[in-house]
Amino acid sequence: MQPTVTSHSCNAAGVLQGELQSGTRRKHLQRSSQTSRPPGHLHLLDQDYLGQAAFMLSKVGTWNFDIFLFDRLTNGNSLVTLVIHLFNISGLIHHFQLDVVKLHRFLSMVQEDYHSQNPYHNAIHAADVTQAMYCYLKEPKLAEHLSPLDVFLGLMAAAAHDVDHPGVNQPFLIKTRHHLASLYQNTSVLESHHWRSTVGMLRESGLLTHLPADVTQDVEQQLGSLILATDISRQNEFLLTFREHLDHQDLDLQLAEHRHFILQIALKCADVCNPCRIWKLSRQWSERVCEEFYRQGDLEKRFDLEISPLCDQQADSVSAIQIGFISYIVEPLFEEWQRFTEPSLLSRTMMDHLNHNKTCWSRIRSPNESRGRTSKDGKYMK
Ligand SMILES: Nc1ncnc2c1ncn2[C@@H]1O[C@@H]2COP(=O)(O)O[C@H]2[C@H]1O
Ligand SMILES: [Zn+2]
Repeated sequence: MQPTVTSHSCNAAGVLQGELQSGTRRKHLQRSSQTSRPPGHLHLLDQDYLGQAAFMLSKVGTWNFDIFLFDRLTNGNSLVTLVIHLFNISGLIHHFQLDVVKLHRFLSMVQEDYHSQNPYHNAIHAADVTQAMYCYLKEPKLAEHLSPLDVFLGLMAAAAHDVDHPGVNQPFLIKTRHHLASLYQNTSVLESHHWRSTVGMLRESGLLTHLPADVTQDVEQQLGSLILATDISRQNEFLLTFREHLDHQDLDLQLAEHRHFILQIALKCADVCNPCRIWKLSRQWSERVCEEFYRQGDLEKRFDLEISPLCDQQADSVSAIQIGFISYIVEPLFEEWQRFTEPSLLSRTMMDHLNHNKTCWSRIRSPNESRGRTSKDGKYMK
């Protein structure tokens, strides 16, 4: 459907270009005046916090890992701390002879370019997705086939997949004529921006300059293909291909092409896995994502634009949005992922949490509440 563009939307575009400016240029200016130590206050208890964070890292492969607690313990540096640790224990620093200072610099740039004022699309979400991705890469069905490059790409893509997200969705950028929408011709606008920003930061950090040019080029392309796969509007395309492979049992993980496809699916699972987390964590993600939707709805109201699906706080309750999201996006994807893992202990655990959380949301939801909005064919419409 073509979004309505009113004269207000042009005003909105002007205001929003400012409010939703790409963080990259703004932050690069800030960055030049900063030392390599992340901002924050020193507390007497810092050592205690870091000790607890280190203890949490010793359990980084467990599914009930509390990323919110980890972020507090690391003073808002969950993404940098987590990814350096994962690179280390996965042997990537050694294998690719990475310069740790450059790695730290690259990850700090990525972390900084997430918008901390977004309730959902912020660096904690990126850290959460990366932790989930790590768990998936360790799945017995997958782990033995993965090369160091696959693991490197999987973790990097997860860490950077939403970088500089403005906290509004693609239809909003299109209808307010945001410059990113015209730059990427209204197609995978956000994902293209996340990818190109990542490539910019990779080059600026010099992290890969010691590797042959063809390797660097391959890394940049594969990162693009992984990050672009997180475009939720391409969900059915990936799900159908995945189902077909599983039905025909023709996935051969010796083939780089098939491994890449599974990395795309794993990243997509990691991106929407929050309803599969324990209730205490899952609920927080649900509230955060809906808060972000409602903020977009409030902006749309302010500028007399049509309120996007799921963004109307008066009509779309958190519980209804969750039940719709679980039913149309998460369950179908994780059912196939469970089939792929044959099923693993982790897959079963995730499905148990998913069922439990769905039941919790159904109980919260009052009988006369409106349903989460879906299109005629049942497609989730965010
Ligand atoms: N718990 C959730 N409830 C509703 N939508 C969600 C939830 N988690 C993730 N999403 C949506 O799934 C999308 C995945 O891609 P995005 O990060 O672009 O934006 C995400 C949200 O729009
Ligand atoms: Zn995401």
